[in-house]
Amino acid sequence: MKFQEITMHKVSMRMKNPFTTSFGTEQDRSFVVIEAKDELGNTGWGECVTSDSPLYIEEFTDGSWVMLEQFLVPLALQHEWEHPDELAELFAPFKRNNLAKAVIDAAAWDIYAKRQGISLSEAIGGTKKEIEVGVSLGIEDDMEQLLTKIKEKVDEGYKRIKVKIKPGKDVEVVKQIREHYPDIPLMVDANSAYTLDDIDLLKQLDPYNLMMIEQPLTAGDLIDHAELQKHLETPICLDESIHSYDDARKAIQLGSGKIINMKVGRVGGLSIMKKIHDLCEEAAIPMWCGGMLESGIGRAHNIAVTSLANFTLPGDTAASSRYWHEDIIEPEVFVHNGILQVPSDPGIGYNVSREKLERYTVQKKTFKR
Ligand SMILES: O=C(O)CCC(=O)c1ccccc1C(=O)O
Ligand SMILES: [Mg+2]
Repeated sequence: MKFQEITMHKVSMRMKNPFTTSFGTEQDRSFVVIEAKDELGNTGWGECVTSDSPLYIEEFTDGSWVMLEQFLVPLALQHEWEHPDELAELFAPFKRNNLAKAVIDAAAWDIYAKRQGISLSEAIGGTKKEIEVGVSLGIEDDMEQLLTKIKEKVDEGYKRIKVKIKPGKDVEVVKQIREHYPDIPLMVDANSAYTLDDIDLLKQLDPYNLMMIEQPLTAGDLIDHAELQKHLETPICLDESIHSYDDARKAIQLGSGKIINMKVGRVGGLSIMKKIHDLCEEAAIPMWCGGMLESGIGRAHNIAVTSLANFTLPGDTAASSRYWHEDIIEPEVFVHNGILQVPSDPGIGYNVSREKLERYTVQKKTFKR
């Protein structure tokens, strides 16, 4: 099969609320959506999960536009492929740029599934028909505000609550949450805000029965995390440290953490995701699917990913309405009591609303074979 045509849409959407992490606050999201057509007229979709600034990862929206426009899209258009795995190999000579690589891989997998008349979940080897999801809550200035949001999400039935932390907003925040909610499945995400100098501080989280602490130390680090894990009872979950199969392999070997947050963009696509999934399953490392404040297109891919067997913990794929006044897919992603149905329609299983996509598109470029 081959790509006959690829259109890059730069989409700009404002979230209902600002989202604050240890690295900054975000409300306006611009990102590249890829619409790819094969020679039979099937359409595949992908969302490049960058932010406007390179704060979570080195890639950013305008940079990924250039990476796609100058390198990845032209190369993908030249190639003929039997299986989407070939795209990861095709892109491998280019260093990193995983979020950009992953968006073409995403569209290719959508087409690959649609050509066979099967869901994306089935195409990648997913087995679950419904998945459990949690929600990720940003840092709030005001503790009452955070407790109100937690109450709302607990009442909605989300299966676990993740709270962002940073120095000065950590042990006391967790202590107060636990006073109100002694038993909810609770975890924290530090987004790389600490160092090994903070071992004693981070140990103070141990009594609070957290499911895990996500990415306490530097992005990319495996060594210091292994050292920290020796001192903590709370399991460490790696996010910004895992960019490849080899990163996952080394993290397991070193004991850098006990859980992996999978973001397909961060590892460069679904093909690589699957390899890491199988490795973790073999090594008894539980996984969950992370989020990047996606629109419905990226969210649809995350649902398919979470249907794989070793995604045993609730991820960050909350309902569309948690982020957006209106989403660009139909139907939107709905969550009932923390449970989401995995669609069985071919490909991603959601329709992209042409009208809404156009409304939020600020730049567009089409490449033909
Ligand atoms: O709700 C989501 O999509 C996940 C939110 C989240 O935690 C996050 C959002 C943007 C960048 C990084 C992260 C993260 O998981 O670290
Ligand atoms: Mg994270």
